[in-house]
This record gives sequence, C-alpha cells and structure tokens, in this order.
Amino acid sequence: MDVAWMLLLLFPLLMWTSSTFVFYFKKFFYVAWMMFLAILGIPVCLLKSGGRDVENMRIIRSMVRHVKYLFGLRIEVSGWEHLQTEGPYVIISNHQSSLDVLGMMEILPDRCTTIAKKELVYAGTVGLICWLAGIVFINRKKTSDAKSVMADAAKTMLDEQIRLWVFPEGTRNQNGDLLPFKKGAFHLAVQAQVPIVPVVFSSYSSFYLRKEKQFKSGVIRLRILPKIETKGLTSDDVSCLSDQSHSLMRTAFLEISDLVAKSNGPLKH
Ligand SMILES: CCCCCC/C=C\CCCCCCCCCC(=O)SCCNC(=O)CCNC(=O)[C@H](O)C(C)(C)COP(=O)(O)OP(=O)(O)OC[C@H]1O[C@@H](n2cnc3c(N)ncnc32)[C@H](O)[C@@H]1OP(=O)(O)O
Ligand SMILES: CCCCCCCC/C=C\CCCCCCCC(=O)OC[C@@H](O)COP(=O)(O)O
Repeated sequence: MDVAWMLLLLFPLLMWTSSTFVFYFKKFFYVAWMMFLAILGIPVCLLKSGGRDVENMRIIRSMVRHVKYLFGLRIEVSGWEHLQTEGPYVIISNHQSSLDVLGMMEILPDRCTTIAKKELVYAGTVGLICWLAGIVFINRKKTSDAKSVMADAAKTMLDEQIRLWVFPEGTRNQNGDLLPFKKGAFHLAVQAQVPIVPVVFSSYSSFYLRKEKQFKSGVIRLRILPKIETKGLTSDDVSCLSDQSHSLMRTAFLEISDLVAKSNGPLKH
C-alpha cells in the first residue's frame, strides 16, 4: 500500500521531469543540429556563389527541409498560388519561435531573404550562413539606423529582384494572439512599390510551450494569403496598410490555430 502511494505521488513528478527533460533535449538538439548543418552548408555556399548572395538561401532551404521530421512536425500549407507572383515582394508573417525557420524553409520562394535582428549574426555558424544568404541585419534599438538599412533594402530589392521576409511583430511572441505590428515592413513595401504577401503560422501552443517547457510532435498550418498591392500608396497610407494586414492575419491566425488545436488535442497531460 505504501509503495502504491509513493508511486502515485512520484508519478506526476516523473511526468514533469520527463517532459521538461524532453523539452530541453529537443531545444538543445535543434540548435546543435542547425549549427552542424551550417558547418556543412557554409563551404557549399562559398563554392557555389563565392560569398554573400541571396542564391545561398536555396542551399539553406534544401538542407533544412528534413528537420521537421526529426521533431515529428507536420507542416500543412495552403494558398501556394498566392506566392506565384513575378518579381519582388515583401512577405510578412507572425513570429513565435526559432522553429518558424522550419515553416519558412517549406515555402521560401526563390531569391527571398529576410530581415533579422543584428544579434543573429553572432550566432556562430548559423550567424555566418545567415550572412552568406544575404540576411539584412537591423539594430532594433536604433530606429534611425534600422530605417536607413531598410530604405537601402528597398532599393536593393528592385535592383537585384529580391524578395524580403519580415516579421512585423518585431520579436518572438507566443501569447495566443498577434502583437501590434511595427511599421518597417510596410514602409519597405511602399518605398519599393511592391506587393505584400501575408503568411500566417498557426499557434504552436498545442505542441510547443516555451514557458511550460513542453515540446511534443504536432502540426503546423501555414496559410498564404492573397497579396496586397501597394502601387500608388505613400507613407501616409502605411498605418492603414499595417492595420489592414494585421486584421487579415489575425483572423487567419485564430482560424487555423483553432483547427490545429482540434486535430492535435490539448497539450497538457
Ligand atoms: C544549412 C543549414 C543552416 C541552418 C541555419 C538556418 C538558419 C537560418 C536560415 C534563415 C532564417 C533566418 C530567420 C531569422 C528570423 C529572425 C527574425 C527576427 O530577427 S525578428 C526581429 C527583427 N525584425 C524586425 O524587427 C522587423 C520588424 N520591425 C520593424 O519593422 C520596425 O519598424 C523597425 C525595427 C524598423 C523600427 O522599430 P520601432 O522604432 O520600434 O518601430 P515603429 O514603431 O514601427 O517605428 C517608429 C516610427 O518610425 C517609422 N518607420 C519605421 N520604419 C520606417 C522606414 N523604413 N521608413 C520610414 N519610417 C519608418 C514608423 O512609421 C514610426 O513612425 P510613426 O510616425 O509612428 O508612424
Ligand atoms: C556562439 C553560439 C551562439 C549560439 C546561438 C544559437 C543560435 C540559434 C541556432 C539555431 C537556430 C536556427 C534558427 C535560427 C534563426 C532563428 C532566429 C530567431 O528566431 O531569432 C529570434 C528573433 O527573431 C527575435 O528575437 P527576440 O524574441 O526579440 O529575442
């Protein structure tokens, strides 16, 4: 009887420690695996393009596609047709975690790179391969610097026919909703007079919770929304454009997250 009671008391503790252990193990493995892939990818990038070039994103894309299987993640994409747009455009998406890279690499169009915080360039081999793939680094603490880097990026987009992926929330967010959008992505699209393609990742809360230290297998839904034209718009229209995009993406986020929650079931044991 005593043993039974002890087991009963120990069981939740064991469950807790095992799921916490799995969480840290998977996190560590994710970072280590990406670092390792980058070690393999760097020489390939250098051999193929000789330096910093957006074409290197193709190499990253092909090298990262298998990673979802290692974590038991299934990625379901809808709205592919909205990426079939000629020439440059700005992709905007919500940002929950570094796991977003997996969904990103699933749909990344050719000649598309991204805007990231400058700290990422110091992330060892991952930082180096990000630099080689033409990632545009911004200093979020210095708005004036960030703005001028993004204005240059608007020119480069047109000169070199490049697409840019921006996370308009400006930081990772797992609060079950979208954060208000920063304006940079919309200024960028208006300055370059290129369309915006919104992409929405469903909530990860049914398989990955950072605070609760849970990381299971599960499903990520990605919905690509119809493009939003910016031809003829000026900086006066940026707030309106941002609000419109936020509202469309929020509706899609709540809808696909609900579908995923129903198919995945609740995370908590
Ligand atoms: C081979 C294997 C390899 C394995 C490894 C693989 C690894 C990787 C592969 C690649 C994947 C990499 C993925 C990287 C993900 C990284 C994600 C991030 O780092 S997210 C964080 C960085 N991104 C952003 O911050 C972008 C969004 N932020 C913005 O756009 C911001 O607006 C800003 C940073 C430009 C400015 O910030 P802030 O001052 O806080 O923002 P606002 O309130 O929006 O702006 C203040 C006013 O300034 C005006 N404004 C903004 N931008 C501009 C502009 N470009 N031009 C003119 N004016 C601008 C804005 O309108 C505001 O004024 P107001 O009068 O209030 O309107
Ligand atoms: C020298 C060792 C340094 C180790 C650093 C580990 C680097 C990460 C390694 C592997 C992960 C691969 C995917 C990397 C791309 C994801 C980057 C990312 O998601 O950055 C967070 C940023 O968007 C928002 O940051 P904040 O939430 O504002 O903070």
